[in-house]
Amino acid sequence: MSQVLGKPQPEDEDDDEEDELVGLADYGDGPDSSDADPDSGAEEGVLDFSDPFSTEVKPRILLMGLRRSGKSSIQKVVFHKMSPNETLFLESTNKICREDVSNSSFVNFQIWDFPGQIDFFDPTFDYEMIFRGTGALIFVIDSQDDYMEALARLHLTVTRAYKVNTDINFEVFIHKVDGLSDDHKIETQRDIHQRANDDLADAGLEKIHLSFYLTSIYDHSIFEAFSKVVQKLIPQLPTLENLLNIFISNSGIEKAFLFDVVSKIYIATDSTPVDMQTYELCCDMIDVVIDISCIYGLKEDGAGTPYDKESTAIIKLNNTTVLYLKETDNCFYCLLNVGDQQHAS
Ligand SMILES: Nc1nc2c(ncn2[C@@H]2O[C@H](COP(=O)(O)OP(=O)(O)OP(=O)(O)O)[C@@H](O)[C@H]2O)c(=O)[nH]1
Repeated sequence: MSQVLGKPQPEDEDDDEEDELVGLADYGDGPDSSDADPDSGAEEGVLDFSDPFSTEVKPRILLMGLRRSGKSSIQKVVFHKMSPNETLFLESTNKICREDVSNSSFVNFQIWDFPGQIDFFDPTFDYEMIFRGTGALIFVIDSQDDYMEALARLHLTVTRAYKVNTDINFEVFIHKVDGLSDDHKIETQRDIHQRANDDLADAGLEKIHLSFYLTSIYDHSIFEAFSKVVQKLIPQLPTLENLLNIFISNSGIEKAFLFDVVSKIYIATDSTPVDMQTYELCCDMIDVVIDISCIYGLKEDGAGTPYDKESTAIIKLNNTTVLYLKETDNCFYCLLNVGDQQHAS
């Protein structure tokens, strides 16, 4: 929907941010990797691995996996509103790219996108420093490909990371499942789950917990999975859930989400189960509201922000569902799905 109605403000900001993507160690052997322009300013972004103070203290989310597994596409679709089809034209990443995601006090972390062919034995790759500050390691496996090599790489990565930092959340995205039938999806997940855990058990590391998600950039599954990864890094999550529980039990509202509207990640929801359709409806509503706000919410000279703390939207569907969107704190919106129209009045 965002493509139809025009680009929302956050995307413009993201374009700027993209320039800030930082190249770290260079693992590329193609032309891009070696022809760094000294005047390009890229040097500014190069982190010195030997300097432990050169990174900010923000939870770090690493995107790892074999080449072409879909790491950059996930980052672009979730955080840059890139349409899934555009990812077909993404070039292979040959440097570690770091991006700050600071949409609010809750959504405040760094994403590091790694090249597929990363070599743990390369002396320029200071994996100890990288894993030490890591909150979550997302390992992306292309489910449409033969995944044996990916499983071996997953095992190597997880065991290395765990040695350095036992607190990392290990998240495995079984990705590109849009190409699989429902039965095949379940079978693939079971097989990957079994093999990955068997490998860990054989190494005497059964205490390492891996979480598995079926994902695709062509539907909302990638946003849902990323939401769960981010939620685990938010220490206030139980309090937020509790507040939302109190809220729904006192308002007649069916389901409440606390969203980061920029990425459509939900930071928290009440403890009733999340129904994918409701989540998708809420995401679609965010797209509609932001797009319309970008068209009508700015002053005539284009000044101001399209949505602010005054922003509110109510959408009534013809099946008696009412969706209510309200900003609660800067970038945060509380999105509520009311089951009965009478409650909305
Ligand atoms: N069908 C399908 N294709 C996808 C999905 N995600 C990514 N792709 C495609 O997979 C290809 C590789 O995606 P990239 O994001 O460049 O992969 P990468 O892991 O960053 O690759 P490297 O930079 O080489 O490590 C692209 O053609 C994407 O369009 C998905 O969910 N479904």
